[in-house]
Amino acid sequence: MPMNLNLKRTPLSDTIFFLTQPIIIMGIIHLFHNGNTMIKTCIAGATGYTGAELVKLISGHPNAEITAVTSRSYAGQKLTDIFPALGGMVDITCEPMDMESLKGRIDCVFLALPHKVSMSYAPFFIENNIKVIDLSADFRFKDPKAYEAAYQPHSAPDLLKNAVYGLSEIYGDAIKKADLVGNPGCYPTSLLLPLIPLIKEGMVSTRGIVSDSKSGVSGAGRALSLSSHFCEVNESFKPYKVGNHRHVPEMEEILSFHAKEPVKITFVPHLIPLTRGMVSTIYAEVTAPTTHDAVMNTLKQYYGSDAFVRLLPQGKFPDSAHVRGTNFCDIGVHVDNDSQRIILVSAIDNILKGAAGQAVQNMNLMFGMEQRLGLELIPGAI
Ligand SMILES: NC(=O)C1=CN([C@@H]2O[C@H](COP(=O)(O)OP(=O)(O)OC[C@H]3O[C@@H](n4cnc5c(N)ncnc54)[C@H](OP(=O)(O)O)[C@@H]3O)[C@@H](O)[C@H]2O)C=CC1
Ligand SMILES: CC(=O)N[C@@H](CCC(=O)OP(=O)(O)O)C(=O)O
Repeated sequence: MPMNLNLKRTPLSDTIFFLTQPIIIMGIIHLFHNGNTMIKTCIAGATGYTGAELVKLISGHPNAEITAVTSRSYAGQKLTDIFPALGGMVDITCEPMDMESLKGRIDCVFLALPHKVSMSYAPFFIENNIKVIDLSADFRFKDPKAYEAAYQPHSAPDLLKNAVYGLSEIYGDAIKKADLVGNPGCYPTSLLLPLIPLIKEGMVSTRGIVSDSKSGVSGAGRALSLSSHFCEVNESFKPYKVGNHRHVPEMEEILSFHAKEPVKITFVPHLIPLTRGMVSTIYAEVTAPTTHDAVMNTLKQYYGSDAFVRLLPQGKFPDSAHVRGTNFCDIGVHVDNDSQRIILVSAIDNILKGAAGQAVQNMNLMFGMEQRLGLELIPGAI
């Protein structure tokens, strides 16, 4: 027998229905987008600096979880034995990298591995519908010859065509559709974010760009080496790889995609006695006299309120300490029409916006989530 609920429609009930319906629909959409589905991730190379940072970020992410962490040297050991700082955040044991055993268990893999190693794993994951975010340089280039000139022969060059360069604020739309993202190098992130809008809008010349960049020592990774030995870097400040750094072809390829002619840059990296942090001071020639406001307005058009780019007011310049432990890139600008140059200064945390933070931002985009998820409050740095 049908139930008679005796619900009478009144003008008030109609108004309530009218007002609450969109809220209910929005709630359902929100649930589908950000709701209960947890993305299952594997962090390959979790015993390195960027891998450990990924562990922290994913362990605090509302919509992603760590299903596996891999290591060659520490397989079978608890991650908290290697990084006691992760105690209370994760309880997981390192596995050797056995790709077959990861099949069906994960939706996404972060390859926080050295160059050359990532390219040997990525094809398997792509073939098995597992999204790949590679932190090495192996999938950053479109032109395999440019990669091979700077690194080594490529074993999966066919994947380069569909790989998307993971500079989140610039390539967000393509990243949303990508299965394979080549996360940018830390120096390239610090140069490309301030430069791309100005190159694209023709405000600076494609010739004569100079970047004087400084990096903390964690940029060299956790593996032992003489050049990152405490006594070699403490109380020391020096340029290195002048004229032959492997990030130059990466930056020139990306900048040239946004210009009418190939872009050439002069780039001098320096090592500074900081654990983490990176500052780039970039000098670019103006194509026509301009103002601070005009440059800032151009940058604002590219970096909306959801971006992790903070544009500083006139007269203020970034400081590595202000971005430490965050996913922000701070940018300050000075226009010097006497010398016809724009000076751009950017600062990032090399392990976060320069690597693991941007990788999580890319995961968010690839899985249709809000790009800031899990990145607003970042647990303390190593
Ligand atoms: N540090 C930084 O600021 C940035 C780093 N990157 C890039 O991110 C990637 C990771 O960097 P980072 O975390 O600093 O490096 P680390 O040297 O700190 O860590 C590398 C990780 O890879 C594992 N590994 C090393 N060799 C191999 C191998 N042959 N096969 C499998 N695993 C291996 C290591 O540990 P185990 O021996 O336990 O397996 C470790 O877990 C690199 O490609 C780097 O260029 C990008 C931007 C910034
Ligand atoms: C201090 C230091 O050694 N830094 C590294 C760059 C680290 C980085 O971002 O780059 P990749 O991801 O391309 O390795 C270097 O100069 O090679």
